[in-house]
Amino acid sequence: MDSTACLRLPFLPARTSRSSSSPRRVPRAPSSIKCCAAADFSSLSISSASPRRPAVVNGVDGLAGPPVPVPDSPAPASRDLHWLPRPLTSADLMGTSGEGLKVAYQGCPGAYSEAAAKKAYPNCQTVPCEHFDTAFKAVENWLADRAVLPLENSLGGSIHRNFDLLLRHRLHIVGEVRLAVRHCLLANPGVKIENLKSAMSHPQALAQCENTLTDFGIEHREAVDDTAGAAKIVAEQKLQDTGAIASSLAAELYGLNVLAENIQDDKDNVTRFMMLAREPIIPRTDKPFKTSIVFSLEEGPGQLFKALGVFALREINLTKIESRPHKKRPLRIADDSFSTPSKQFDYLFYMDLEASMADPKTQNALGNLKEFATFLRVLGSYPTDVNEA
Ligand SMILES: O=C(O)C(=O)C[C@]1(C(=O)O)C=C[C@@H](O)C=C1
Repeated sequence: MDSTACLRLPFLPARTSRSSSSPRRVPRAPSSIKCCAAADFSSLSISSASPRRPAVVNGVDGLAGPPVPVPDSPAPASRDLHWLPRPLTSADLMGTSGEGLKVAYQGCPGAYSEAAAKKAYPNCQTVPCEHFDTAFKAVENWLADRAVLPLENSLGGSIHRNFDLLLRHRLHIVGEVRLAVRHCLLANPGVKIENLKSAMSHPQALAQCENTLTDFGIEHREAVDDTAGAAKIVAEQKLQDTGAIASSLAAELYGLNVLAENIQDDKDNVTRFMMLAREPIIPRTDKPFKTSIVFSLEEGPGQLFKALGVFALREINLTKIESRPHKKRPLRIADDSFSTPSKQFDYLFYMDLEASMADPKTQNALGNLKEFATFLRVLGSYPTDVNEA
C-alpha cells in the first residue's frame, strides 16, 4: 500500500496541537460551520479562525471529532455581535458530507470499500489500508477519523474477520451503508473471455460470481486481498490467461478492458458496510436506528431462547444474528453428569436490533439480558441506512 501518501502524522484535536499560551484576536465570524483540511481539526470553525478552545461536537456523526471552537477574546469595541458563535443546530450534528474527514478502508483505490466510504461520507478523503486490522488501527491512532468496513453481503454472507475485530478493538459503530455491488470481468487489452483460465479477486467477490465464472468456462480461482488489488496485479503483470473481478472504476484506474458487466450470480447484490469511529454517536428516537450488540451465554437448554425472548417480549425486531467462536474461551468443559466431562465449543452472539439505545424499551431489554449473559457489549447505536443500495 502506498501508505505514505495517505497516512500522515497523527493529527490531534486543537487542544493538543496548538499552544494554549498564544491567544489570538477573533476576527468577525462567518455564520456557518466551515471545514478545512482534516489534518488540522482546528480549522473547522463556526465563528472564527482562532480555534483555541475545542468543544466536543463535530459536524458529521454528532460526537467528538473536529472540535468546534468557542472564541474567548473580548468583544470588539463596536457592538457587532456577529463574532459570537451561532448555536449548533441538529443539522450541524448530523451532517453527513464528511468534508475534511479521513476515512480508512481496506483495499486499493477502486475497491468497493472505497465506494462505500464515499457513499457514507461524500466529501471525505479516503485512506487505503492493507488489512482490515490496519483500518481499525488507523482510526485508533488518529491517522484517520473513520473506518468503513464490510460486514456482510447478500450473496456471500458475513465477513467474519470484521466481527472478530470489532471485539478486539474499541471502536464504535456510528453508521451503516449499503452498497449495490456490480462486478465486472476485467482483462488486459486484447485478451478475450475464451483466453481466460483463471479469475482473480477478493474471496467474497469470487463467491458472488461463482456460477457465472463456471458458465464462462473459467476453472481456476485466485484469492487476493481486494478486488481492485486483483485488477492491479493483472495489469502490472500483464497477465494473459487471468482476469480480475472488480468494479468498472478499477478497470479505468488500472487500464483494463471490461469483458463482461454485472457478472454476480444475482443482480441484487448488496454489501453492508459499517462506519466506525473512536466515539459513539448520541442515539435518537426520531428516525430509524439500529443497535449492534455482542454477548455470550451460559451453557444449558433454552439459554439462547431466553436471550431472544428479551427482545421478542418487547417486540424488538432482530435484523441479524451471527455466532462466532469465543476466542478467549473457545472450548469449555461440559459436565452433564451422565457421561464423562467433554469439551464443548463456546460462542459469541452478534445481534443487530431494529431499535435505538435512546429508547427505554431497548435499555430494559439489554438490562434483562445482562442479568443472565456472561458477557455483553453494545457495539453501537446508529441510524439505519434507509437509502437505496
Ligand atoms: O475487495 C473489495 O473491493 C472490497 O471492498 C471488499 C469486499 C468484501 O470484503 O466483501 C467488499 C464488497 C464486495 O462484497 C466484495 C469485496
